[in-house]
Amino acid sequence: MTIKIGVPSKGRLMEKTFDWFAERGVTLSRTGSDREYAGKVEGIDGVELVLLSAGEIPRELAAGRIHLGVTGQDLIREKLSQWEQRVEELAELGFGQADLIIAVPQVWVDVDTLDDLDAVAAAFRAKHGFRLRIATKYHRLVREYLQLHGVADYQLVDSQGATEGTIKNLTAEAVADITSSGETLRANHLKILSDALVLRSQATLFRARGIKLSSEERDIREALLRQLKLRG
Ligand SMILES: Nc1ncnc2c1ncn2[C@@H]1O[C@H](COP(=O)(O)OP(=O)(O)OP(=O)(O)O)[C@@H](O)[C@H]1O
Ligand SMILES: O=P(O)(O)OC[C@H]1O[C@H](OP(=O)(O)OP(=O)(O)O)[C@H](O)[C@@H]1O
Repeated sequence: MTIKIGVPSKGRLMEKTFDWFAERGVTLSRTGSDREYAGKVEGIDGVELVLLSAGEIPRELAAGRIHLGVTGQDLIREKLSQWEQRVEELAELGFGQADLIIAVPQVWVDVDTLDDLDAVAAAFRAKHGFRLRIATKYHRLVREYLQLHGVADYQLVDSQGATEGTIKNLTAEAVADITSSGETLRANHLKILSDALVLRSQATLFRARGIKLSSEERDIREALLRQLKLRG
């Protein structure tokens, strides 16, 4: 009987997650070679480490294949419909901060707000015969946000990486992506619309809801959460 915890398998998110757990007496580590995705947990019994892509952790939690998982709030909200029914946020971890924003070219001097974008979008369609394109991998979150703010005359185009480059490449007129330092936006001559902060995100520890656990598994999970100081 084990409790499975899913953690990003590489990069800053993995390292900072390992540090966060280590500060609370639970040692997570990768085992084997640099390229082997195997891990171990020390400092508590019955907990198994599963190394996964950050983007897959929401689905694995929702499917109950992992019981706890660390990933960005943006990925949970984007990938899981009605996410609050499927996972619970246990703790924001204080790293991996990123803002999901909508940005347009700096040379669009008259466009600073979503209302401006809406006006430009209508004119764009009249002129070009197709809708203004917004490149993103956050389809659900961007669609919901624009609907809420009354912007309708656009289309989303999928971009799974290097999204800020799509404008230069003429595959989109605007982007919706995460930004942290703002350097990628600046380097690509883009500006954030003043009222287009879609979501503030950071790395967070989540618990899968609605999974049947044995009493032994429940005890292990509660012991882990006590060790992490998330339970009294
Ligand atoms: N520049 C950044 N600064 C801080 N956090 C970031 C940054 N870029 C991405 N993140 C956050 O890190 C998390 C993982 O992002 P992303 O899916 O891009 O990671 P990845 O390493 O490319 O993962 P994958 O293995 O799924 O490709 C997201 O929650 C995102 O908000
Ligand atoms: O504001 P900044 O500090 O410049 O960070 C923002 C960049 O970081 C992320 O990209 P990532 O490096 O994950 O690569 P990606 O383009 O493949 O998503 C994001 O998609 C932005 O491009």
